Amino acid sequence: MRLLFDQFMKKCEDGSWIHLPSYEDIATQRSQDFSTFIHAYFPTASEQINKEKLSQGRIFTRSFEDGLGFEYVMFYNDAEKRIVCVFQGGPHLQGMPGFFHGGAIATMIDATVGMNAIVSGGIVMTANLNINFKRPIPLCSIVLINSQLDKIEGRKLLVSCNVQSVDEKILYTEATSLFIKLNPEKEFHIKELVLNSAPPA
Ligand SMILES: CCCCCCCCCCCCCCCC(=O)SCCNC(=O)CCNC(=O)[C@H](O)C(C)(C)COP(=O)(O)OP(=O)(O)OC[C@H]1O[C@@H](n2cnc3c(N)ncnc32)[C@H](O)[C@@H]1OP(=O)(O)O
Repeated sequence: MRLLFDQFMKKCEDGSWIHLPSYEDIATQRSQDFSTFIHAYFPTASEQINKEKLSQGRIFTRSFEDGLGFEYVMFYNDAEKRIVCVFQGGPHLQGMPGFFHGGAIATMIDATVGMNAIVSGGIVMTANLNINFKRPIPLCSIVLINSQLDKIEGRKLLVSCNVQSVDEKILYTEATSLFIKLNPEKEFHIKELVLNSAPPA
């Protein structure tokens, strides 16, 4: 994992790739704008949120103890509109004995294609996610999630992805997704997102 991280960090040196900040490092004000906008878009649903519990809210993929759940880092290539996520799931993501749970794989796919859609289109939500599980992924193995923005049609962003072994010899999973932009007039530019974020701890 460390080796792959270093290889991608090297690619970041000429500016072609960007190391995306983790959700926790995204500036608080930015996250606040994001959630204020979402709540305004869904006023009825927003009223039903238990406000006491809201303060305990944590992004799902960052809610496990270190090493047990979702360990990942994402890199974005703006020219190619793609994200590579280096992912090593922990033992608490088990489904069939010795393999990752399909829901855990779907979660990481959604997080990766979702981030690709956010950096390309601003505030979006997943409207559709189609996944073909082609091979089971051994528990605790490291995989690459390769995501690509295919098309923008008005408010719709189409993003596809695959999950491969690090040597790219095994294709584990393929997916296509549709995201709907909630704020067509406002964009979150990736440089703004990164520059306004606190440096990683
Ligand atoms: C900058 C700071 C960042 C800080 C923060 C970072 C956060 C870092 C998070 C990481 C990333 C996580 C990524 C997880 C992302 C989720 O997990 S989101 C959670 C799961 N998704 C949901 O709960 C969404 C539920 N669905 C909905 O709320 C609504 O259906 C939607 C998606 C908002 C769309 O509703 P709407 O805005 O009213 O749009 P609507 O007019 O219905 O549709 C617009 C168009 O899309 C089409 N469409 C809509 N749905 C579909 C569909 N399913 N199939 C085909 N076409 C469709 C419509 O037909 C329409 O087409 P046109 O008529 O315009 O041609």
